[in-house]
Amino acid sequence: MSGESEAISAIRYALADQTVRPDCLEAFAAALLRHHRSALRCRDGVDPTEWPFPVQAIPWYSLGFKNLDPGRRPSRMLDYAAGDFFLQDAGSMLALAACRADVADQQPRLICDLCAAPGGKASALLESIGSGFLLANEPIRSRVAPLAFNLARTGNPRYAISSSDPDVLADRLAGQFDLVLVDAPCSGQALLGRGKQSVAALSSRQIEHSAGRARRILSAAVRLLRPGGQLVFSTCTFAEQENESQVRWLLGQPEIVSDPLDRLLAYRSSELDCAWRLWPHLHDCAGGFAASLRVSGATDGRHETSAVTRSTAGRGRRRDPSEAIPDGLAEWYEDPPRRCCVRGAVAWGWPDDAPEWTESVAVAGPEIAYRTGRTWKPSYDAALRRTGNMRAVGSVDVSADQAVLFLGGHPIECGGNGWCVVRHRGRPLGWAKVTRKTGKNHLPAAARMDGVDPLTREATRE
Ligand SMILES: C[S@@+](CC[C@H](N)C(=O)[O-])C[C@H]1O[C@@H](n2cnc3c(N)ncnc32)[C@H](O)[C@@H]1O
Repeated sequence: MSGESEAISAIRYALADQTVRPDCLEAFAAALLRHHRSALRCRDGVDPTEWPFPVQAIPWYSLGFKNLDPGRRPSRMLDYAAGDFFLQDAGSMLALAACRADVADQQPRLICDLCAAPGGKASALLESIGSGFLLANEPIRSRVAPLAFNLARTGNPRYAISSSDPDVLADRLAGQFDLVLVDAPCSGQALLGRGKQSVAALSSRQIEHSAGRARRILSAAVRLLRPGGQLVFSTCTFAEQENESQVRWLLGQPEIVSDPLDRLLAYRSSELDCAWRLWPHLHDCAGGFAASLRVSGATDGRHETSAVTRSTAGRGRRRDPSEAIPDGLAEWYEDPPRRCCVRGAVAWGWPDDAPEWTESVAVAGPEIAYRTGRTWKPSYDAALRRTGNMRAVGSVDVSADQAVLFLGGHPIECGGNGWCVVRHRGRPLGWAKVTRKTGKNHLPAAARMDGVDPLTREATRE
């Protein structure tokens, strides 16, 4: 308890000269230390009224919902395992709103998420990509695996993962993107309530260090944008120096203009028309900051040729004959990708119209096969395709009880023969290899869930 009051004093001291109003400091500090439960960000087309708990819509993001039943843990639900929704703080959805990731039917966009791991926002961008393409960049290699897992969960192959310093990426892909998201590494003050940050996040040293790093990332982001392209900058911290100051600095550059968005008017940051804030004591979430700017020139996203088409000199690219493409692709997939890339023990497959530079920057992508010894097997990622090409040839739809068993990593009784995607109510869960009515489980360890209750449709992650 005394630790908490010390933390509250530290917060009041550190942020008193920032943008927190003096009469709100007390309430802000207390709310900042509270653990705010994750919200549900649902896949477009999923009906949240079908969930077995009451929900409340999140006002700033149309695909975001709060679970109003504290006794329910959505992360235990079969629907979660089946990819119907993603769990993240509602504060993160501010940046997604600025990116219009909940808007269907937009022009195809070439998007770069420059600081992408673990992929909370990148997966939302990918779910909304339509016929566009996402480059998710994460310079820290050890963070690429969780990013890859979260992007695979979307079932959409229109992405590549790079792991480059933003400056190096900007040298290679200058002027390419319609939208660049910089969800900057920051002092992370909004994470205090989750115990993921200490009060060191409030120190001026930490704030200055983070602000300097973010400024370098933002400079690279500007170079990555095409004329007219949109830069969305977000943080999960409250320090003015890491937020509005950066926006003012960007606006001081001749080619950058502000991009006010009507939909976020209610959250406008005091003196800027293109920056928004959520507060833990006002908006029932951990809080967040987002801003939207544009590189001047051209039109706002309605350029004549779509970004993806502009950069697809590699359309229908013939494979390098030296690449050992796994046998069996045609057996597993209805319309196997023609654009394959084998690196070591994995093969990735992109749509024909992926940008020409895809293979040259990718350290990971939509995996279609992996090798154990000399044998190639179909990848989990590819089992999760919902639409478009590369859907599995074989598939079996199973009951909730069988789905529960399958998610626990167990073999199941089912029809079919050979490699089959196991589905529950049409939603893909993973591969089973079926012989004599028994499906051998090929779910990767990271995707397994234990202790599913088929009546309540709840499960526990291992
Ligand atoms: C706030 S997190 C991003 C969270 C992510 N956008 C999400 O929604 O799941 C910031 C990320 O930036 C990465 N990062 C660290 N230094 C970086 C740099 N110099 N350039 C780009 N990204 C960096 C971190 O490793 C971290 O994964």
